[in-house]
Amino acid sequence: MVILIKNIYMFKKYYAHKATRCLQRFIIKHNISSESSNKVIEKEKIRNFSIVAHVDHGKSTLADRLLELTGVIKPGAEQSQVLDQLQVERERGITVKAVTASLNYTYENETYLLNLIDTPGHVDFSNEVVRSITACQGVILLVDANEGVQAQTVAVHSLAKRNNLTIIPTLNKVDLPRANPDRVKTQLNSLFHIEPETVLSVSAKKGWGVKELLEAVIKRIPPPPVSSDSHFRAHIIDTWHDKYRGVLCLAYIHSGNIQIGQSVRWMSDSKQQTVKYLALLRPKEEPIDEATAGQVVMVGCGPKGGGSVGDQLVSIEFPTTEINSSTTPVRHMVYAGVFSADKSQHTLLGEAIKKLALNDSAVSVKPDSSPALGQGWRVGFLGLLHLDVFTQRLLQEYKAEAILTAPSVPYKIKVKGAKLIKHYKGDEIIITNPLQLPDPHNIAEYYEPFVKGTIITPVEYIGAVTTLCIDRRGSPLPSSVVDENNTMMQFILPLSEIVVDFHDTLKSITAGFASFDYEDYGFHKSVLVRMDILLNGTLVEELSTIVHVSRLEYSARRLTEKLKEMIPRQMVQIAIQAVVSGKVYSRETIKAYRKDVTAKLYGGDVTRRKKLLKQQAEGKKKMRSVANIKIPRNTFIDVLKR
Ligand SMILES: Nc1nc2c(ncn2[C@@H]2O[C@H](COP(=O)(O)OP(=O)(O)OP(=O)(O)O)[C@@H](O)[C@H]2O)c(=O)[nH]1
Repeated sequence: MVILIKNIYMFKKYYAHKATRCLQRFIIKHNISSESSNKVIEKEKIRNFSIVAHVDHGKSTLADRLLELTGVIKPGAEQSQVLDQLQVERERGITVKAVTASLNYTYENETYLLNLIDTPGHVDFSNEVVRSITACQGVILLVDANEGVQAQTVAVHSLAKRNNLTIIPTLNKVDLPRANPDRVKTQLNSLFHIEPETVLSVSAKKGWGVKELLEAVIKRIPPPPVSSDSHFRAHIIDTWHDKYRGVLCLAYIHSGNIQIGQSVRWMSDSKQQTVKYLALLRPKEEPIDEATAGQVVMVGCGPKGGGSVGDQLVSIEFPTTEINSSTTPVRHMVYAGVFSADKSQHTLLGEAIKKLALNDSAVSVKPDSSPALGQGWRVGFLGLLHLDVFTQRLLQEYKAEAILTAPSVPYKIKVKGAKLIKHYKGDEIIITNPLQLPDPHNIAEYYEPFVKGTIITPVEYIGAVTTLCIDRRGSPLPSSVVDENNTMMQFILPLSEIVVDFHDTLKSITAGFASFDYEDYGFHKSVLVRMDILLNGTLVEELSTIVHVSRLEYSARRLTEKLKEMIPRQMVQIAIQAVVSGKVYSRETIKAYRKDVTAKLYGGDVTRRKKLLKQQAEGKKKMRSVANIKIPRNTFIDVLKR
């Protein structure tokens, strides 16, 4: 019965989609639409641009105004931040996924196709910005006129510069009483040499200056440098999974044209496929029959179709020798083990991870296993917020609950006799799980990942920020003046020292005024050891960590104390030991205890007693058993927090 209902539902959905397409084709064929949206547009009338900025400087609000101005949504529509479509984005009020909207705008009697990409601001989603920028010729660099230039402003500005994009510097929130556009223009000039007269001012909230900004996009950003006369070639900037249509891709067309029914092939595996779906995203899908060089369109090749971010889709005739892949591999900042909360959910979680990873190209997924948690996956993320958002999306979008082990940054080692070590090839190995670390005798050199951190702070906090960074093993680089009240400081910092709580500590010591961003600074030589945790003499693999020798005693003490707080007292005494190469660096003991939850009940109703025992049994289910010791599930991840 259930299968029958499901089939009827799928059948209806499939034909509803087909009917919409037929209707739209009819409209195009008979030129019923007054807009030129479905005609193949000449490249001079195309502008591909992105909005980039520091967190909360108003990108999504500005995108709303641009959608209103181009007639996509009605002014004053109930829903705000329309392009933040994920539940996690609405709940957290942050953008985590870049979204495209193709907009039509008539300027001086000519209709332009403007492809807008709204990007996230948080550093953990910077991969989305990098990915989006590959399809753009220009960016709106948005800066809050009250807060001024912040750390991510510096990062996105240099990214735009590196990609030779036209930058439209724009001040937002000029409606705020404390907005100080002149001060921010001075900052832009001193840091980026931007001339004050080229800076536009808007209030995304009130809609002030938005029309002028849109026209500046048309005037200042060049059309895409593409040719529609050669063979078809597009590169994929996003992918997602559709229940009925398989993998759908967002593609930027570099050359030629693409049509429904056309035969194409993927550069990665030369697989030949037929284009089944083609649409503009406005941001809702609008099916089209044909698209041309310079456009950003949705392409699908049916349920068996492929596609992954960075891959290229080309026409059958396209010469293979002409392709040069431009994608730079993602450097993952943290790795964690992901396991199903319940063994029966393993397959469901596996499917969910596969589908979500298709939509979140920044994660890397490899099989993993753990004695306490069973079969799972080792997943690489760009930071802890990324990890958090990924698990929340698994639950919200795929109803898959996951347990995560303590996250760890990747390390690199050079082994002495590579051939002597089982499973390892070559003499340099990237370690994503502390348990992979070979015997210290076999290791010639250790390397740990470093980042170049940029901090913009009011001058009165320079001392506190320096102390914090030095305490985290940072080395200072020369600083720059932002204006008379603010300075830009830079430090080379070990990634392991900033990944957990650096940002929160920085905010608290600067009364929330400092902002922080970082970029990869590669692996550098270090002195590291693997620290294991033993519970009553049994190794708990999930709690092993790699630490810098200068942090050894501190980390050992902190970890054992934290575990003492987190593991509930049990019927046996528990000895917690932090051990390095057989030597114990710290020890805590949890005394034996038998909890009788019904002890406080004197007589009374039997149902009350049963209820208490049931609650206790449910609590126990959430525990993981290691050497007969019950460890609460969240211990594995929470223990790392300072
Ligand atoms: N007063 C005022 N508030 C604004 C303006 N533009 C945006 N805001 C507010 O600033 C906050 C952040 O706006 P968003 O549009 O979510 O910022 P964002 O840059 O997209 O944020 P992330 O995607 O998380 O980086 C919201 O509360 C907006 O209402 C403006 O022009 N004036």
